[in-house]
Amino acid sequence: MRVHAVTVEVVAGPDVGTRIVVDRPAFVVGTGEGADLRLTDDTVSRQHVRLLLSQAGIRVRDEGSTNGTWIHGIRVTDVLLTSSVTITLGSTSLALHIDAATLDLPLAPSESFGDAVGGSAAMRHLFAVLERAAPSDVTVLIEGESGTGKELLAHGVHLHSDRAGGPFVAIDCGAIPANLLESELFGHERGAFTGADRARVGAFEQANGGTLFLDEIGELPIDLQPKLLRALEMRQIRPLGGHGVRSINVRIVAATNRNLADASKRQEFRVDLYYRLAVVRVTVPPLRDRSEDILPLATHLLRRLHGFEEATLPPDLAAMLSAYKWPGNVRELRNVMDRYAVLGANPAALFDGSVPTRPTPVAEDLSHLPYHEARQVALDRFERSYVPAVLERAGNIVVRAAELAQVGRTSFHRMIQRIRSNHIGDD
Ligand SMILES: Nc1ncnc2c1ncn2[C@@H]1O[C@H](COP(=O)(O)OP(=O)(O)OP(=O)(O)O)[C@@H](O)[C@H]1O
Repeated sequence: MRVHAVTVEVVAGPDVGTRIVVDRPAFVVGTGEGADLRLTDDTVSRQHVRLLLSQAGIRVRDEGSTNGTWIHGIRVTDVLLTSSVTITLGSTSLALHIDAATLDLPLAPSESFGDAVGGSAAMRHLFAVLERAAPSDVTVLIEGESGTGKELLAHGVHLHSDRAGGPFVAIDCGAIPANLLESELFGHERGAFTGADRARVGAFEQANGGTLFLDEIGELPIDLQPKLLRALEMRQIRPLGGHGVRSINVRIVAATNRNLADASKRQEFRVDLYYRLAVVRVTVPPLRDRSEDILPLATHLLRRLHGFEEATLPPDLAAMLSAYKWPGNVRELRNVMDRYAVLGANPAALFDGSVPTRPTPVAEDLSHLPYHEARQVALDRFERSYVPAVLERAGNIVVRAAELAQVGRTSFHRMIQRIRSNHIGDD
């Protein structure tokens, strides 16, 4: 994908002079270990603001920071910038230079990876990184909120590797009681502990020749961490109650919804194990950061889960899906589509959280506003219901939707961008 190159320059604050090129679709600025631009200003939050590159410009999204993100004295939560501007976070000011030159972000040509689908730039960038990492045996760490598809992506890594013919074994380190986890992972000999009346093969051995997916790795008890590190480094395990070691040939993919780098700084997670796991580290963006994926994913889930090959989304449901914030990410979207397939279209009954705002009718009284403002509000509302409905009618293909609406593709894209930035700031 060709996007305008964006350079961030610290022009005020303790890190003044620092300059960095934004080289990925999603770029975090903050003081936390995981930030792509790490500042030392203690009035800046750990994950303060997210910069999202797109062909339309750069989107600046405050990540719920304590002191806010400001542009020309106005606090902003989510804006799309199309020209260079200075933003202020705490006592730091950052000049965002949108260069005339363009940058080629590596994007996978495909809009899927294994069973995971996603046409947004952020997902295709992620697919490109995983495609490159998959054929080697390197350990991959997948970070991301719950329900973003980490396990599906881990399975995709397995499918894209030479181990695809071998087993894929998943262990949820957060769901197994700490006293049983060691035996789950490494196995035990008969009589290893009270109740161990027969030997048990652990996940490492079950995954031999294949991939072991360690979910919620951040929950791994601290006393088990050196044992895992040893297994990764020596490629050997020692079952509980056993005397000898056993060789293993396993590729590890781990996932976490915590920031492991920060946890290791707080000494809740061993630093050496973190580096051993994060040879390749990727972060899956939450669904709210890739709203262009919502409708294609919803259609995909509906078709795949329920075998409705031709299923399409009714316009009012499509509008609600687009307007919702998806705290539970793709898992929640899947639940909604499950319910829709069973209950039919009563959109208000489908959602887990609060019912998303229906697009307000254009006819609502706006007479308290000056004419130009009222006209803009009415137009925004109209586009919010019109654009998803046309998109839906066009099977979510933008070129076709633009034809139906009888406007240029660029104008239609602009409308989509507009409703997206409006939706996010709308709570
Ligand atoms: N990109 C995607 N394409 C298709 N389905 C997806 C995608 N992402 C997630 N899903 C579906 O959403 C559900 C949740 O995904 P998954 O279990 O992989 O998330 P997770 O990040 O591992 O969650 P947790 O952190 O809670 O373990 C699954 O049903 C999965 O199939």
